[in-house]
Amino acid sequence: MANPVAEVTGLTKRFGDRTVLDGLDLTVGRGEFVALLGRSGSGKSTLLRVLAGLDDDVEGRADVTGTVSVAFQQPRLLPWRKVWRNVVLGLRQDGVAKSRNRALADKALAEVHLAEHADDWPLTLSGGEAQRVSLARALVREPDLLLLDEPFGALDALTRISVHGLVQDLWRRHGPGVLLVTHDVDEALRLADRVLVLDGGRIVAGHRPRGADHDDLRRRVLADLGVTEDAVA
Ligand SMILES: Nc1ncnc2c1ncn2[C@@H]1O[C@H](COP(=O)(O)OP(=O)(O)OP(=O)(O)O)[C@@H](O)[C@H]1O
Repeated sequence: MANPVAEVTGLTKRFGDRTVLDGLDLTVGRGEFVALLGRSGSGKSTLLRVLAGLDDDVEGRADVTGTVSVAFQQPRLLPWRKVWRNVVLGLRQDGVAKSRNRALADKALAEVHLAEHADDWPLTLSGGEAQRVSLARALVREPDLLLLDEPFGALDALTRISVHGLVQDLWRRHGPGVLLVTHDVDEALRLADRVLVLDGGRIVAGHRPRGADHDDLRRRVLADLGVTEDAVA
């Protein structure tokens, strides 16, 4: 692939005797939206942690070009810092001058439609609002690669749909490569250019949902995951 933002080759991760990632290969292109599905315990979060630079005790390669941001399932906001100060937490390590923090935070919060909450305390926010702050915190760094670890998992169905729309909009405008870990097949098919299935420590299937028949692809992805539709219905 030309110009990848993440290139993983032969990545192996062991916890003691247990091999969680087993010679995994994966590429995320610049501006590409990739969703990663896999059963519980298949190693999705482990892969994200390696790509985020949080775990380098691995064999093989996981190369990322440029800045990486991560948003987790829980927003992980610091309750003793106002919303806007949470947004700029990562900027110090990027060498951004402190004097620019407030303006950058305000711009990022406006993008997630939370401009008026900049001076609020995190504990006064709803779950969906807190998740949007965590997205603003990821985007304010203008990442080349955005890692999303089930960031919509804890949201109610309606909020989830509106945050989906927001993420797609932000992705189109900012164009980072995205790697989204999710358990939700429909979410993956709706959002991603490419849907990958992780099993046995490797990527075992890949699909391109754009323009494809959703129901047919859904069946195939569920089969890749070893699930029959009867079990889901
Ligand atoms: N620090 C650790 N020490 C030991 N084992 C670990 C550690 N972190 C993860 N594991 C194990 O590695 C395996 C993969 O975990 P991981 O969290 O990557 O899975 P996952 O696919 O993200 O799961 P889920 O969908 O349930 O979140 C699991 O069996 C887990 O118990």
